[in-house]
Amino acid sequence: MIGRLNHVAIAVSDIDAATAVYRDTLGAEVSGKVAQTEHGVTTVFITLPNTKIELLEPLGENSPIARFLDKNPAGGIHHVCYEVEDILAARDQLVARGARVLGDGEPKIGAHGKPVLFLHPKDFLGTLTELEQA
Ligand SMILES: CC[C@@H](C(=O)O)C(=O)SCCNC(=O)CCNC(=O)[C@H](O)C(C)(C)COP(=O)(O)OP(=O)(O)OC[C@H]1O[C@@H](n2cnc3c(N)ncnc32)[C@H](O)[C@@H]1OP(=O)(O)O
Ligand SMILES: [Co+2]
Repeated sequence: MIGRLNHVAIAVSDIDAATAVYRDTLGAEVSGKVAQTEHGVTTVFITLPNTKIELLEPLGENSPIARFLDKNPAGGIHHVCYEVEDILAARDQLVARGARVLGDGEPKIGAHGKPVLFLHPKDFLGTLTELEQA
């Protein structure tokens, strides 16, 4: 069902400082900052030859990454994102196999303008898993 690794997301408390680490220390190509108001995060994408890194900083009072950063104040890997051909078919198969889809179960438009869904970390080896329609 799953295809390419679209991105690995890292939650950080200071996205400017985190971007500088990737740009200046690691010499990577970094995007500008984008406020993703529907998702309660600000993002920066790092382009690598084979995938992307998504830096996430909390945005607003109800950010879904706030508690994660409370528990991991230095930041840390927050989720992985796999591409799927048909996100509704993937969701329905996963639910039939016992996986929990987060939120209301309906895809939202993600950072790349494509539908995304999140799967509960407890169902995937302690790893929050995002699906993005290819
Ligand atoms: C920019 C758009 C998009 C894209 O296109 O790329 C994005 O990436 S948006 C990214 C931010 N959005 C989301 O993460 C949405 C989905 N996430 C959620 O709904 C919540 O974060 C969550 C997964 C339900 C957790 O919410 P939280 O408030 O932290 O709840 P709990 O503290 O009760 O956590 C329950 C349980 O799960 C463990 N947990 C939480 N987050 C993670 C994580 N990232 N990875 C692994 N495990 C996680 C948490 O520790 C709790 O475990 P126990 O303590 O053992 O109960
Ligand atoms: Co993501």
